[in-house]
Amino acid sequence: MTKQAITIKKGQQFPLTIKRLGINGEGVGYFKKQVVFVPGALPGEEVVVEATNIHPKYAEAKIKKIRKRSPYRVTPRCPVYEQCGGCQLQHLDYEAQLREKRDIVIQALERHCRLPVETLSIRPTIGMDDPWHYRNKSQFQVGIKKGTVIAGLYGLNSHQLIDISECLIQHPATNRVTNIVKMILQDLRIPIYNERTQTGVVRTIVARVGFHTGDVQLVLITATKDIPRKQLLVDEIKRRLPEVKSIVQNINGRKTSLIFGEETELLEGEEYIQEVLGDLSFELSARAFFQLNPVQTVKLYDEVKKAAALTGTEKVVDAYCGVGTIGLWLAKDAREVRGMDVIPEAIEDAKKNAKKHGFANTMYTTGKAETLLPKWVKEGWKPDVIIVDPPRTGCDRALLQTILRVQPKTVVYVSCNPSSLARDIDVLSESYHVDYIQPVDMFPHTAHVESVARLVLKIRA
Ligand SMILES: C[S@@+](CC[C@H](N)C(=O)[O-])C[C@H]1O[C@@H](n2cnc3c(N)ncnc32)[C@H](O)[C@@H]1O
Repeated sequence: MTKQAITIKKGQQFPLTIKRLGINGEGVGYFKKQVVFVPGALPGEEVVVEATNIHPKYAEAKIKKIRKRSPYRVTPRCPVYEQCGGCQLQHLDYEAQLREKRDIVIQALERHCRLPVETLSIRPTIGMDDPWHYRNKSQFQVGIKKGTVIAGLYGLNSHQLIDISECLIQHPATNRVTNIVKMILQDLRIPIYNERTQTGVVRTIVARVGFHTGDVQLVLITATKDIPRKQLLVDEIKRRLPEVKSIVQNINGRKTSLIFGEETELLEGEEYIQEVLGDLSFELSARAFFQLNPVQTVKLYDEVKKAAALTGTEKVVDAYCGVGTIGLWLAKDAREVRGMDVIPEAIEDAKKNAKKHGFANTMYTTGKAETLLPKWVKEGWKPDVIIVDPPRTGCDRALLQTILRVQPKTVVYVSCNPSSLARDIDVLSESYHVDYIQPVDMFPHTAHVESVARLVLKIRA
């Protein structure tokens, strides 16, 4: 980024050549050496823009005119793409999205890691054969527009609810369930929550489908425990949506952007729905975290398996394990797998999943990775391979220092944020050689990039 003060003024119009995509999928260009972010602009395009927001180190601008179009610009398929904040790259051809996502990883390494990027092997992004309808879960806010119940996402940079009846990245089952529940809420005149006045009942419709089983779980998030005409509502959902195997109410009475509240009640059917990944099946409860794109999750986990290159003799750590899916994917090729996560419910699910599949060589513990790994090492248990899959902020510094001290032969770093991946690789490169980085597209048409980095211990002379 530029070091000079921004002299661009709000409302100023100027021409710009777009050099690359930023981490949020916006076009990035330079006007008199000042960085300008332009949502919707693509690399190689020449545009005329108008500055909309001025920040200390950069400006934001909107497109007024495209003078030279990218050959990879396509017409977005979704009718509400321009208003909805859910996707950022539908206007870019899918193969070009995959190339740009690899480039986002390269840029992050250039910015946050001291290793010369040209010496690193950054592989082409693994994409989807059919990059639509891949999400297994939708979380649509509910509102009222001109007397009609609507459900969808808040608009880009606004708090206006966009009604979405067919989200093209959602599995059709979640769209169908949301649309019919909207109609039922309307027919039965169930009060809809109003955020401004903090009155009404139903806030959010959450629908999750097991891709393999077709079973759907519906969670109605409500502001109050009481739902008027609750039994009628449940009966109507059962009658009109036989695929819904689990109907759950979650109560969230607080004024918060968090979707789920603490209290959950089963209204009808099963507590869990089933999902299958490869040879493993999982029971998903309403609040359990589960990867959102099951098709790509199998490819991601297979990449982790390749990178770990287990021979059956290794002690493996699955750090930030969630419900234990990665560790279970590797367990039959390992001597022992130990996983940890800070969420106790996730660890309970991980234990249940391990038991169900008969993996006696696994151990799951609630706690912080940066606390548990040093504890295990102190007790004499030293891992040969460590998998980390941290949140967007990356690994805690103390965990990286423990890895550098303990020196497992391989570190497999699964990352949902190229910037924190690059920063952490910079630290680990003191003792580790970066064998390769494999980007995987978990969220087509959005700017998210997932990567698997394989790091191997340097041989000391
Ligand atoms: C990206 S998710 C990984 C989920 C899992 N590996 C999977 O593939 O489904 C990150 C996980 O890290 C957990 N977490 C966050 N901070 C942690 C910490 N300091 N130590 C251990 N786990 C942590 C979160 O609860 C979350 O489950």
